[in-house]
Amino acid sequence: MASNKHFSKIPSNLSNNSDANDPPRPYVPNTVTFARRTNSGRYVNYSRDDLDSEIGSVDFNNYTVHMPPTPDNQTTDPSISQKVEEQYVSNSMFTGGFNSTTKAHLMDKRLPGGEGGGSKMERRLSLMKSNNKSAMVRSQTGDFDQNQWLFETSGTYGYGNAFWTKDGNFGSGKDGDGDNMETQDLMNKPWKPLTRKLNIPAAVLSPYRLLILIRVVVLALFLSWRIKHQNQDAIWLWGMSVVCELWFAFSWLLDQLPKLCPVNRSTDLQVLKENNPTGKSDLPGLDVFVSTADPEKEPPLVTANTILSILAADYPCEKLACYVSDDGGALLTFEAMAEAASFANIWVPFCRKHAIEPRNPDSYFSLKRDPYKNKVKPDFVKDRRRVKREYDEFKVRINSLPDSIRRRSDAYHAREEIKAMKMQRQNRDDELLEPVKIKKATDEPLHGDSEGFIDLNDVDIRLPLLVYVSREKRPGYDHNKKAGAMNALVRASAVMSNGAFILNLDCDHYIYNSEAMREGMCFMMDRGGDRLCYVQFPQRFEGIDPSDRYANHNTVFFDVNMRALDGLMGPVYVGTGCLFRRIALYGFDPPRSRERSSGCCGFPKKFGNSTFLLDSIPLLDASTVAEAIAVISCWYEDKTEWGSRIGWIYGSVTEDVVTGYRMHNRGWKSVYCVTKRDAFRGTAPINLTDRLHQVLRWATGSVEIFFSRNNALLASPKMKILQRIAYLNVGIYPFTSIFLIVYCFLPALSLFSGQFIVQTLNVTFLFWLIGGTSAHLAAVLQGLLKVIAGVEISFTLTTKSGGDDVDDEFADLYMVKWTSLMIPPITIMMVNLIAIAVGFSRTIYAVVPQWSKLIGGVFFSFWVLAHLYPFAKGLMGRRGRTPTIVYVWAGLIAITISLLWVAINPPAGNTEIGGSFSFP
Ligand SMILES: O=c1ccn([C@@H]2O[C@H](COP(=O)(O)OP(=O)(O)O[C@H]3O[C@H](CO)[C@@H](O)[C@H](O)[C@H]3O)[C@@H](O)[C@H]2O)c(=O)[nH]1
Ligand SMILES: [Mn+2]
Repeated sequence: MASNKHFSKIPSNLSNNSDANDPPRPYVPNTVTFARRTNSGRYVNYSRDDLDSEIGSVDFNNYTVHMPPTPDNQTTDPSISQKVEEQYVSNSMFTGGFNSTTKAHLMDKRLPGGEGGGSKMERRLSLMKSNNKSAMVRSQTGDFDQNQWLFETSGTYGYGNAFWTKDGNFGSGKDGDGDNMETQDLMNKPWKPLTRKLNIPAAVLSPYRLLILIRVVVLALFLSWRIKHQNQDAIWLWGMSVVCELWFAFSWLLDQLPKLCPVNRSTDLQVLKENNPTGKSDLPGLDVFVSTADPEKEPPLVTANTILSILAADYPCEKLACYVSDDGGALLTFEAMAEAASFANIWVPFCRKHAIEPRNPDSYFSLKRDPYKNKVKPDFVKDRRRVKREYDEFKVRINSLPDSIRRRSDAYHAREEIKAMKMQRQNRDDELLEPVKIKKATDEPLHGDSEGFIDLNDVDIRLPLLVYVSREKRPGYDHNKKAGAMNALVRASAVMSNGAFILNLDCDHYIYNSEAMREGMCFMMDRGGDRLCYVQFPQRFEGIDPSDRYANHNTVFFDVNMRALDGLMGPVYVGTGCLFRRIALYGFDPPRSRERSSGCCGFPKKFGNSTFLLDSIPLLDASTVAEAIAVISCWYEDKTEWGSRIGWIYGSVTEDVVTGYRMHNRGWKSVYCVTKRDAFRGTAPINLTDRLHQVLRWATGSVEIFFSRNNALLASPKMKILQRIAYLNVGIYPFTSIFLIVYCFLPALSLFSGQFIVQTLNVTFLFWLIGGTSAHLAAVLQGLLKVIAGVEISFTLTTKSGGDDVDDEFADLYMVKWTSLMIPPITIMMVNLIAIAVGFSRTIYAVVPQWSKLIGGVFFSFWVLAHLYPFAKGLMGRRGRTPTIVYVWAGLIAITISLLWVAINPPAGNTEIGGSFSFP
């Protein structure tokens, strides 16, 4: 059942099966409030105060769990009603100002007009008042002012698209009340670009292109030679090999062509700061999405560290929201997130106070370099020591979660059975829900005090919003893997914080450079940046073996291919470390695009029926948690365009490539942002099996794309030709495997059949080879000798044919007279033969050390002799004396050298099995 799916990684005794009509009750420490929203919209609270005895030491902050009724209200089905549809966690600290004993309620904070409504809400409401409704009307005709999307507040956001109105002039954006002064100031300043495109210098690029050209020409010549010179004796062998070679050439071309115009880019964070004179909330809203799916394969400690790095990032905290998607629906992950939220209270101010990098505690505390470098505040040592200890305790708490969850569950079970008897008429109601006085979150920094844990007098202690989301999954509904999870987050975040931008990270990819988000924003906010659908950052990895045996770094891809695509329409989306523009995910066309899509009608049909969600699209309406819950239910997407046109696109296990492709196909551009200090870092599979499975999944995804409507051959005219080729290559590369397999078997096939892929080697070619390695080489040497040492070059008189042999006028043809010019070609031949023989004997020795003594010796003597025979024959002349003596000698020399070679270099690892090596 679905419930098993949700709790698949949690011991089964965790789900309370004793009371079928009660909603599920996850077990969390005492200060946590559980609530269920009834059908009438009321909240029923479950206080777990009585469960705290054994975990009294755990200092949880308040958070609230909302468990909605099952979406289709099938509450009579016990198996479904036991399921936790989704859980929301909002740590009260995130909006700042709650004290730790307050029982706060997420709904209370977020409902319009609710006591202590968050600052964001108020802003949005005031915005709604000051904005005319026409914006919304415009949006529903599919043609709205995209600039409105960017900003929730009336603040100023610098130059670039933030200020470009439709006429291309500076404007104060929307409701320019009160901020016109700053806008005016900015307008008077000269325009400074936020980003720069650095073209690769011609000195590098021209030879690079020339090389490609040369290779194309050589390739064409080679292929035409191969096609013209068929092996009539074995057409099948020739045919197979030529087809393979043609495919290799084709796939090489697909790979090369998009690389013709690589670019580099840089950003100017200083300009971004200058453009934000108030220096606080002047960046657009940003929602960070983190996906996790399985607490066993993706340890909650890793995810928790990622979350901490996000919460501590250098971005205005009232503009930042972090959404965790838990596709495993695991209580373990859920509680680990709650622990992380709690630890963030210490960690985030510490990072801000001392400018810590990286802001992932695990990475920070295991840094090899000197932690005191550039640290000037006198209390750094003390603070660091304290935070380190706190972190260690945090880690232990996370590690003990599986156990403590189990214990709490058992205790709960016992208690619940007793209670069930006497509490039939129980009606725990709204008493616990009375709104509490909460200090309002503000736009102003909230400074800490010096009394607490560390001195936070000058440090902003507010934290960004953190939301835990576990979407509903149910048999019969395709959950569409990561893409489905991301789309649930797109909707949930739309009704909660509705950031104009979305940063997507896998749970193991943390923020390594706390300014990374700002770097990305530079591109989005620069002039013309409104045509960017996303900014992709390179994936960088930690913990890979130094030799990178399985190419986990994907260096060529991330440092060559992606930079090259950046010179076309932009890099592909690679699934993590990508900053999206929300409206691009909504399937809109880029601004100023000529053909508008006919997307004017049927908004609800595309986006689903949530009016809150629809209203959030023009960014002008309020949001509620209840709505967020509705939009992540499994049926929400039925008969909508989620996954087909909107959001992450379904239908491929590499949802990333398809999602990016669709945007490029609409004419959006993307940008590759390589920061000096890595923006994000993640982990990669280092064992061969996991790596192969990963490569397999990517290749499968490509094949899925190839056989779908997302095949680049069917791309729209808006896609540039080279970009199209790049996407075609992404879809086609796995097919090379077929040709590779065939080609790898060709040597064996030719040995079995005694045929070769070509009939003969051209005589001209052979003479060219002999001449090239003998006479020409000697000529170079002689010439050099003359120039350097003044050695005169002698004139060797060419022998004139006497033609005295009446029987055979070509008798001379076969006559080989010894000359030192033959030394190089003969050496080449000998060395190659010996190398083959040695290699062969070493292989045999490695496999069957005992037998090889005999077999190896005999076999390779013959091997060498067989190859020497034609040579010896040629050397002695066709009608010369018997060459026996020559090849006996040559054979003996070869064997002696081989023996010496093997004796000096016994094959590794076999010395014990084979003993000392000696031929019979
Ligand atoms: O049903 C699912 C399956 C996966 N995920 C998440 O998707 C991410 C990527 O999965 P992972 O197993 O780590 O795949 P990788 O091969 O390491 O990831 C790369 O390739 C994937 C496409 O195959 C992209 O989705 C990733 O973003 C990209 O980093 C992880 O955060 C998972 O938690 C879900 O949320 N739900
Ligand atoms: Mn991964």
